[in-house]
Amino acid sequence: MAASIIDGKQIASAIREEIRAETEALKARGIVPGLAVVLVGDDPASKVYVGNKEKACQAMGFHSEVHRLPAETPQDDLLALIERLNGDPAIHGILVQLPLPKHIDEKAVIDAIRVDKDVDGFHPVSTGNLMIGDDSLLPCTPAGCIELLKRTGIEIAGKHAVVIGRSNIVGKPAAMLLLREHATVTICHSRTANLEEIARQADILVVAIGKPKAIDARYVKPGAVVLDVGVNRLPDGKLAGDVDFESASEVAGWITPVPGGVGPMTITMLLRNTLTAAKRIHGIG
Ligand SMILES: Nc1nc2c(c(=O)[nH]1)N[C@@H](CN(C=O)c1ccc(C(=O)N[C@@H](CCC(=O)O)C(=O)O)cc1)CN2
Repeated sequence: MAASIIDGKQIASAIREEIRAETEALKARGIVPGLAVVLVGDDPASKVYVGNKEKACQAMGFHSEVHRLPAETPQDDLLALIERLNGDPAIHGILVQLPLPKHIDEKAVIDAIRVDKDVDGFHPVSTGNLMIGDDSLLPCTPAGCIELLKRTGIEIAGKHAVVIGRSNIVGKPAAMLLLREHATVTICHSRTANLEEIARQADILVVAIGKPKAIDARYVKPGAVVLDVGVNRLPDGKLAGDVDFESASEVAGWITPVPGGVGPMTITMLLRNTLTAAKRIHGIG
């Protein structure tokens, strides 16, 4: 194996210590950061992620609420809950776990969240702010990717970053954040012609396509940095990324594993966004 591992667990844990120190300082001023997570339905992976978010908040000393609603919850009931949380002074961050059941319009739900409590960074105003470089709460997984690069000492400015995947929650915001860090950015997707050839030009390759082990050594330039955002459950119960780790790590210079790479950063960035939201709502920082 040629590549060095980017250890997301270790980096996430260092950031959590920074968040802990800031949280203690905030609590000394009588402000307890509060996060409300809303889960609709029984998706097994979502249940695990929401449980992990709850545990992370509790471990950080945040106020934590999880609203678990049945799969058949009418959209209006969900919107009414969000409206209540928007006005709740103990809540600084609101997150609706995705995916939602099919009868619920995801956009209507995200639009209903108060922008200054939008700790997922998915609201159209947050997205617009990201585009124009204004200070908004950043989507957690893409923000985690940038932290991994910076804290590993990887230069972003002037590099060619190729993002494979154009989802609103990972691919597009990851591309915007890399651009903000002065990378030259190419976004690829399912209809990109010559994907292999374009990916092989990347100094930084971010893969977020939701297809297990789809990207192997043929797509990686020797020495490139590979960030694997995929978390796919295989039929044998094991987790795999979107990158074929065995193959790609023979060629890459740096690579994130799955599990233990980008994944642990997602909840850490959520904690950081909740802390930031609490400070801003109280006019601090
Ligand atoms: N409202 C949101 N919904 C979803 C988001 C999101 O950011 N906001 N992202 C994903 C799921 N997700 C958080 O919700 C998430 C995914 C993966 C991990 C993680 O820690 N992965 C670990 C492996 C965990 C395991 O064993 O299953 C890793 O990669 O090391 C955390 C959070 C979709 N929905």
